[in-house]
Amino acid sequence: MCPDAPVPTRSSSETDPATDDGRTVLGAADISRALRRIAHEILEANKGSDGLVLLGIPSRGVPLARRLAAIITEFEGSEIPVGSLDITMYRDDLRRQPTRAPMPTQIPDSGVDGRTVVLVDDVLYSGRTVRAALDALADHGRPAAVRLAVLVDRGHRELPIRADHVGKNLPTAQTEKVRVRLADFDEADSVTITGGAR
Ligand SMILES: O=P(O)(O)OC[C@H]1O[C@H](OP(=O)(O)OP(=O)(O)O)[C@H](O)[C@@H]1O
Ligand SMILES: O=c1cc[nH]c(=O)[nH]1
Repeated sequence: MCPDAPVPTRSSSETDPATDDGRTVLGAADISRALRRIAHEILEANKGSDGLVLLGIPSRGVPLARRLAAIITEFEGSEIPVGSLDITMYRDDLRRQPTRAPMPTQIPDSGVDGRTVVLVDDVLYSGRTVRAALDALADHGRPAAVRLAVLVDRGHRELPIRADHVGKNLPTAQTEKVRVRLADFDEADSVTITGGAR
């Protein structure tokens, strides 16, 4: 290549040959920015951090909830109760799918009664996971309000459920699959789309 030629750069919306796993739509910096914006939105909607409880839906909703809690603590200086809410036994397809191993549910000592609970998940699609989470949550108390924060809303809802805080609205075909990777589980943070017609 001529030394003066511009160095080719790859935008975060192009195929990532390193993983050869579809189109990368969010990189680590995009995810970080999205989470910081969501943290601001949560604080604005709640008029501060009082009474907030963040519950991540396993698996990747849990590290996302922890990251959001840490960002809110950074902004406000106060610790935010954070935990996890497993939905396995509340799924509406239990009779159709092989049973999955339940994941941990950890409700913070504050409990959820009278609190504003923010459910956190990586992807919102049909809405059935969130429906199950609302049922699971009801077994732990009666929050004053329940909000939903997701990193990606890919559309195709099958239930009347919407997110209050969305990192990225991603129009997708139903044949596509959105995959969220987080350094907590995976090699690095990314969101990719695979499948579907190109
Ligand atoms: O809106 P829905 O149609 O319910 O889809 C969204 C859910 O699907 C994925 O979870 P999955 O069941 O694949 O398990 P995982 O979290 O362990 O990846 C994702 O993490 C959401 O929880
Ligand atoms: O594409 C999808 C659909 C449901 N859940 C995901 O994580 N990705």
